[in-house]
Amino acid sequence: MQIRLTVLGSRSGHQTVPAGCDVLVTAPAGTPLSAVASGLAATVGGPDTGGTAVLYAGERRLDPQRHVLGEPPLVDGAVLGLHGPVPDAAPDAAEGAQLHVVAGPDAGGVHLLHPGMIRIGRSADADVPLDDPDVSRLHCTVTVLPDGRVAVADLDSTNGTTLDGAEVGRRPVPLAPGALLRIGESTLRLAEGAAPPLPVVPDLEGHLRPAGPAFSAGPAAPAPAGHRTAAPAPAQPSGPAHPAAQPVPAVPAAPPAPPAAPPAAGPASAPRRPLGGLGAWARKWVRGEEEPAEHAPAGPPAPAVPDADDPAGLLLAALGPTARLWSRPPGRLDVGLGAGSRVALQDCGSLALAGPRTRLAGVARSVVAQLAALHAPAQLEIVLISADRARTVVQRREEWGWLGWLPHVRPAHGQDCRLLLAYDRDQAAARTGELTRRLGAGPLGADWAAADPSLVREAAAAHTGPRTLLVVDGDPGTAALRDLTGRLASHGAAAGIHVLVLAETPPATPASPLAETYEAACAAAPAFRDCGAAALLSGDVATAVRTFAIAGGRPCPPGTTATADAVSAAWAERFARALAPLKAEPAGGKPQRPTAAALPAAARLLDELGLARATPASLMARWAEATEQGQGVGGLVELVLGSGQAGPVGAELVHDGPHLLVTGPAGSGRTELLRSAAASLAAAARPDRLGLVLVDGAGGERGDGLAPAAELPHACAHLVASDPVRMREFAQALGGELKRRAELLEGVPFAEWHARREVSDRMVAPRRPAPGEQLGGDLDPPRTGTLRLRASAVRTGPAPGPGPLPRLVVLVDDYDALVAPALGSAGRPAAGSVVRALEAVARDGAALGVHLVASTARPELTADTELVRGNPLRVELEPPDRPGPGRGRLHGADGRPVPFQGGRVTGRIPRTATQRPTVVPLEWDRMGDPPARRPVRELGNGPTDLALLASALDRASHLVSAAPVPFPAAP
Ligand SMILES: Nc1ncnc2c1ncn2[C@@H]1O[C@H](COP(=O)(O)OP(=O)(O)OP(=O)(O)O)[C@@H](O)[C@H]1O
Repeated sequence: MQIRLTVLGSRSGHQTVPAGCDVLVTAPAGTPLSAVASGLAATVGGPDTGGTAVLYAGERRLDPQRHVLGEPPLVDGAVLGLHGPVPDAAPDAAEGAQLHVVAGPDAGGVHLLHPGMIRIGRSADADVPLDDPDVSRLHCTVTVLPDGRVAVADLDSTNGTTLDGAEVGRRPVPLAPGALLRIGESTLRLAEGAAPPLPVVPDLEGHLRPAGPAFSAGPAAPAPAGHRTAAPAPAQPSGPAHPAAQPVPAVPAAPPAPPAAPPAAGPASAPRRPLGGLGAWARKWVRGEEEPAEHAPAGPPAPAVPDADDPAGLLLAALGPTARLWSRPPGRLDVGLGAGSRVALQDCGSLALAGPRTRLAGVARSVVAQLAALHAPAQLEIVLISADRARTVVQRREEWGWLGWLPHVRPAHGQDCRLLLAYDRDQAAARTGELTRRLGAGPLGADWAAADPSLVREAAAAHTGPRTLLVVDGDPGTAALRDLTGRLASHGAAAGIHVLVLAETPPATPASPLAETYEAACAAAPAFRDCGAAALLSGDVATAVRTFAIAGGRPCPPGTTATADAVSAAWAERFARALAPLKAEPAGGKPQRPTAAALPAAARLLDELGLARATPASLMARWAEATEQGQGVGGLVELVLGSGQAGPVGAELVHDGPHLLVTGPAGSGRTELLRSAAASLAAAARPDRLGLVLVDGAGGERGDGLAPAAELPHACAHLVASDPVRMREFAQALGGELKRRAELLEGVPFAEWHARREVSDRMVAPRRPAPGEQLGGDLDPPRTGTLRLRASAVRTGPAPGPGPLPRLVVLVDDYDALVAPALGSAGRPAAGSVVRALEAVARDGAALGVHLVASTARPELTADTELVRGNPLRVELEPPDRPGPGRGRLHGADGRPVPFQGGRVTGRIPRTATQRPTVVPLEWDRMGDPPARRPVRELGNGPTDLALLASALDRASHLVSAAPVPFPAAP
């Protein structure tokens, strides 16, 4: 498991914000914080003194033993404070009255209101500071009155305060929820509480899965229209004031603006036909969609209202998370640039944005955040190319650091990197290569770059799959990259690729008219010209945005002008971190596995069993659950074979069996499949309720393939068919066991016998061996180990036992080698006796609670056996070359074959499951490199998954005092 955390050091001296370090923590899931606490402290220069590192998440002091890596709050993106609470840790979406900064150059702020007065202004001393040049230092006040009503008053500001268009003076006037307060270029709104957060389910590997329609069954409907600001209501008490909290991460609001001019022409899909007056038109433009007529106010032109998906609302959607998160239909990629200006990427393809760096960055953050908030990572991936050497890599990394936390930048389509980021030319070449390959495989074909614009539009309109937003900040650096990013901007939409090109320029002002600024932008970022729409930040302080179409590389003014919406770096960081741990299931699918997916090339049995970390506790919980579900003695026999298209594939032998036959050519993975079957059987039932008998039918040089499974505490015998003496003993023991069972059951079916016994519970218990007493002397483990009893069977003491008849599963590898032993093979003289005993199991086992799971490489040799005649469940493994060993089909009772990839169980334990926990500083600018090539999947010569499971099972069975099944049973 890997999670990314940020550690803040202790505040020292005059520092107001402590230095922090982003780290990558690799540890087995379930590792307590204590294992990495000193490592975390060391990254910020804390004392490397193990136990003394005290860590906080938010305000909360963490218990290093009880808090576990990968479980909340220690999930991806978490911020930890060393030796003190995290400064400015804001309460998450809280109840009570809130002031939202919904539009403007410093938008997105969510401020909880407390009783009493707060001051809003440009000054850092303001309670709600706004980075808005048109806001006075202390501009206005908002007061929560003792009776809960809220009032607003102007503080003799230079540019004035308006409430839904009406001037506000020094005398306080009521501020109603939903009413729009304008100061400078900023728009604020009183909101009452946040939408309820969705429940989230931790996956214990550092991520959270929100519950809700948008997170499991595809995109939900867009946010209801009612969420948008409607006509002002008369002032009302806003409800009882809630004692309040600090301002939540302050994101400043927008400055007063000249009212946004109604759009004259637009690059996007916004409506162009005025309906019912200028005000209605403006509103409609803002919303980018039809609006019910009753919402259109008559009368004088109203200033544009903020966007429905305003930054404050999006931050709350991420912090919740609420149902609004990731709620947009996939193909709707329109973004708001400011009240009155929207651009629909699905129509214009790509968007070019230019302006002075600080404002440009704020607007770009706002655009990217809108898309990340409204589209799930499965629908929209985000790729960054920021390789322009006009700024240092440190500057670029700092500017885009926030983006790295978004789940949208994780490579989900096999890209060769850890995150879809490019801070240098090599990484940029890798990212553009990935995207151009996708274009080449799309509807335009290999010659995509030469396709006519009309073909691009056609293909773009028909595109239904996931989308990509490629952010190209400035000049990517080489002629080839300039060319490719330009072509991606002009043609990418054909394959769902949309480019956001950013160019640093002076603002467009009378001194620098639009045409000049446009050319400057094209020089700074060559792909600028290839976009379908452009937005230039304009005005003295660059707080306005002019948006227009680009056709044939030339600007098509006039377009629209609006106050630009921008968000601060702090806002973006908070927003992205809130999203970092979230994962959504792909539409309608099981976790991480779309139903139509191909089978995985490889599968790990423990993952399929949901036992990635096989601990005694998890196994005991599993057994207890099985018992609760009536799966005790005489219950079910559940085995898991591997991974199917929609989850684990397996069978239950009592109802679907009773027996299973595995066929497959040499090297197809028969032996591994039997080992997996044994492991999954053991994981599902206590060793006193289910015993395993293992038979390696080929013996000789084909060896003892089932030996690793003999480590399972359930394994009560293991025969390697190469010693005739041992083979005969085994046959006798097995035959004896069948006989004993038949006598005990007296013709009553196995499950029914147990049910009756449970009721009366007066059965004569079999003689149990005394402590230390050896069982079945004639089957003592010989030195050569051809047939041995498990030591644990031998040490069976007077443990509280299950009674005399647990289920027994006999697993036989290479049954064909027993049925038709090779001439001269060592076991040949006794093979017949073993086959007869196994045939008796095939014939009579079902009624006696004994099941047979056998493999054969040559089905023609085993065709004439009781096992095959009994029409068992069947698994057919494919030749190992397509696509590799373990690929097969399960033929169940309903005759429909179920394809699966066999779950490997003798693979080495994955590094992340065993590795000593490590903490390394995150190198954001290297995340776009190909991951290190060393084999990270498995430990070279460490223990196998099967050994891990066996030892955990052993410990678990001791803890529940489940003595393994004796075999053969005591006389
Ligand atoms: N599900 C699987 N995933 C990955 N590798 C597998 C899987 N099953 C088997 N293998 C690998 O394929 C090889 C052959 O597997 P195995 O010995 O189980 O096949 P077999 O059919 O029993 O072959 P043989 O004919 O030698 O008895 C081994 O190296 C094994 O590790």
